[in-house]
Amino acid sequence: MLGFVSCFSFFDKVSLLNLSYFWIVHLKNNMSSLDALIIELYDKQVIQVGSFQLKSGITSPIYIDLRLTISYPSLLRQVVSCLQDVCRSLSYDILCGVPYTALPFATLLSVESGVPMVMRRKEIKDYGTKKAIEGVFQPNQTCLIIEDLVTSGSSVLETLEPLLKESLRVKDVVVLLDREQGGKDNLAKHNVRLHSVLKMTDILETLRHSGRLSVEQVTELFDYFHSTKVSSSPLSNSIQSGYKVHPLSFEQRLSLIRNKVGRRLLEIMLKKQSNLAVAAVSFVIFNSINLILYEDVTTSEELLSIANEVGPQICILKTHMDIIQDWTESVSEKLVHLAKLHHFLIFEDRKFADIGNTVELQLTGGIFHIAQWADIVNAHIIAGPGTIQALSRSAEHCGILLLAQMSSKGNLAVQEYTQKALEFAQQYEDAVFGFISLGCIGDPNFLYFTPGVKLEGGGDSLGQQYTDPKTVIAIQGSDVAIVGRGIIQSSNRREAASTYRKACWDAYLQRLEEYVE
Ligand SMILES: O=c1ccn([C@@H]2O[C@H](COP(=O)(O)O)[C@@H](O)[C@H]2O)c(=O)[nH]1
Repeated sequence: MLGFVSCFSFFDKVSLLNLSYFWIVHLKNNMSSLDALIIELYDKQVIQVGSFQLKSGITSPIYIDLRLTISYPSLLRQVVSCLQDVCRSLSYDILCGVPYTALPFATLLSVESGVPMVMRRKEIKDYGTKKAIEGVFQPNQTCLIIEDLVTSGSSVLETLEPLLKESLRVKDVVVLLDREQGGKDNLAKHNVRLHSVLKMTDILETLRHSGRLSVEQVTELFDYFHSTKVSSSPLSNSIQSGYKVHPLSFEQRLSLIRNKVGRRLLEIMLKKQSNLAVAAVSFVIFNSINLILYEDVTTSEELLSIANEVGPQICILKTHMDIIQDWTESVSEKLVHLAKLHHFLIFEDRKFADIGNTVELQLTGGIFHIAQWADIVNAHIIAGPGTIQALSRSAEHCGILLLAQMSSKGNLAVQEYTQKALEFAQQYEDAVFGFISLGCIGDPNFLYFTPGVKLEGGGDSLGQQYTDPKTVIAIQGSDVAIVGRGIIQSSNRREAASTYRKACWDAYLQRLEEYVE
């Protein structure tokens, strides 16, 4: 019996040993390279649990110091190989590491993959080239940002800004660890997708499974991460809501604008030294007992006479064909003739805003046949991308502007709306070449057209708000000022147009000068 028992217990011990061996092998085989990386990071004290103050000011019960990875070459190799796995699915021409911790990661990725790298300077030298981005690159190349860790995303945005200023495109960021505290959403607002090798949730789960952290510790950490979201820094807010004046000249922008109408416009602007668009707007003057005293630009004769008067000074004539009482096809023919004569483009300010199917008919049909004579049309983004698809499909020769912001009091085209307009434009860059906006909203590959411009500022009784040309062009970074009543109501439109042309062009030159060292 004993023999049997001892024999059984011997058998039992052997089987237990076999079983635990089986499980160790099983666990080892099934432990993913990511689990192995997490455990290695924890064991090397790259991941620490305690109470720490982060760059964003918040206190965190966990601290991750990925700078330490450079002291462990095999760990560094593991990190880079995991980053490489994520990068493989993306398309890009160059790499840029966020200084400093991600610099060795980006360098090794570059060496490993043969993709060139650029480097962002944290401090711009006040001698020599004063470059913010070092390395060899071409405008319009796609740059992939590499980062070690993202909390709010503000460090990535600090690198994004100078890359965009250099006319590089940035669509993606690859990060080793996303702390899942709002960084992904903050970056998405800037049209940048965050791809992470590890998420904080993965780390906590692996550390619990491997017995490195207790269930209680992990529960507490989970609660912390779920309740703490960090908004992006003031810098990113300024990117989001402020004007992003860039240093590029109109000559330089010629190679960035994909739409041919946009490029043609730039050529006209350069040749005529004019970034002035005149809006052929109607206006009515009432007398003291509300009787119409004077009314203008409601007949085709007035419209054509304005085109002729201001034509030599402008790059664009902006029309509202639906306020002309006697519109016929011959009006559009005469308008096109004047546009050729004076070398300007015709922008029909129809502000399309319906579903694609209707927009197609509005553009090509009715009595106006806009597609036959307009060079430029514009659209609200409220109905989604179908509006843009319809416009580009039914009038390939027309360039499209999207309304990203408006000049009138209380309008709803604010932050997220503006951002969405930018995203739409970037999606349809062959057709869309610019925005109606109050200034530059960030991407030098588009042109910015600002209405509500008057030398003396002020406003009207229906909510229009005027800004002077210098503020709009030199400070807010707009490219073309749209002036309506500032010129149309003048007793000498030729002279007024000439004054505005000079003021707008000087403001553009001033903007350029501010970037010249
Ligand atoms: O946000 C916007 C969008 C369009 N406009 C148009 O621009 C002109 C401005 O005319 P002014 O006489 O200079 O006020 C006009 O055609 C508007 O329809 C805008 O003002 N604001």
